Amino acid sequence: MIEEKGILFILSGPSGVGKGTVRKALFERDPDLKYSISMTTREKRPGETDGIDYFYKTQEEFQELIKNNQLLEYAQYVNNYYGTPRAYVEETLEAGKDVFLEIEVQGALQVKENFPEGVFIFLFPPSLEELKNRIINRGTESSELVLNRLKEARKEIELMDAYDYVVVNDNVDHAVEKVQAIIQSEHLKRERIAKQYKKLLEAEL
Ligand SMILES: Nc1nc2c(ncn2[C@@H]2O[C@H](COP(=O)(O)OP(=O)(O)O)[C@@H](O)[C@H]2O)c(=O)[nH]1
Ligand SMILES: Nc1ncnc2c1ncn2[C@@H]1O[C@H](COP(=O)(O)OP(=O)(O)O)[C@@H](O)[C@H]1O
Repeated sequence: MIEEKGILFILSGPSGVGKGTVRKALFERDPDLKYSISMTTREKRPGETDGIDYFYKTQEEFQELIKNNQLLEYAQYVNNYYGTPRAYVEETLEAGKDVFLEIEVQGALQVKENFPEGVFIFLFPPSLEELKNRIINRGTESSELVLNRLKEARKEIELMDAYDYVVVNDNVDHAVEKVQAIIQSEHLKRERIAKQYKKLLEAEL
């Protein structure tokens, strides 16, 4: 019997493209998915909750997590650290549940080294102009931080080739449907491979 592990899905894309919005809408439709809540040193925004949006850590606490190898990946992004808790991801996948990460590109590339079998999805804006409008309209960043995020966006888009899928977030419902289709087809693909493997094993006996 082949053990059925969960699939690791990684959603990245430039700040403001709509990752959080698409992820939340996806989770409303797909309650079986497990979201890995990240650790960050960034300040909590109004409306965010510790343990729901992020686990908020001090610089010292974050350095301890790195030192103790408790992070699957981490990256510095616009002067703050962000990282994925290793134990949660590994244990949840082992339990046969799919895990969903929403992280920036540097971290996603680190995950690819450890989990090449992960499914990497890049959320793309309809245009850079629209991306800028979304960051400004969200109203959570000062104009300097908006500029920093747009600079990062250009760098992130250059690394898009490393991803398995690109989804344009023109409309939230469309984007969610496309991500759901990816999840479904990855499951079918793995089921097919597992069946072929089983046949091969039986033929050898
Ligand atoms: N590498 C990495 N990036 C993360 C993690 N959690 C969040 N991020 C990314 O860090 C960036 C900044 O996140 P945030 O400050 O919440 O800003 P926002 O995405 O603009 O709302 C985004 O691209 C997130 O996807 C993580 O655990 N690891
Ligand atoms: N398809 C979309 N069309 C229009 N606005 C969107 C769309 N997706 C997200 N937004 C808006 O863009 C802003 C940034 O979205 P958010 O999910 O916070 O992005 P990210 O997590 O990638 O930084 C929010 O104000 C959100 O409501």
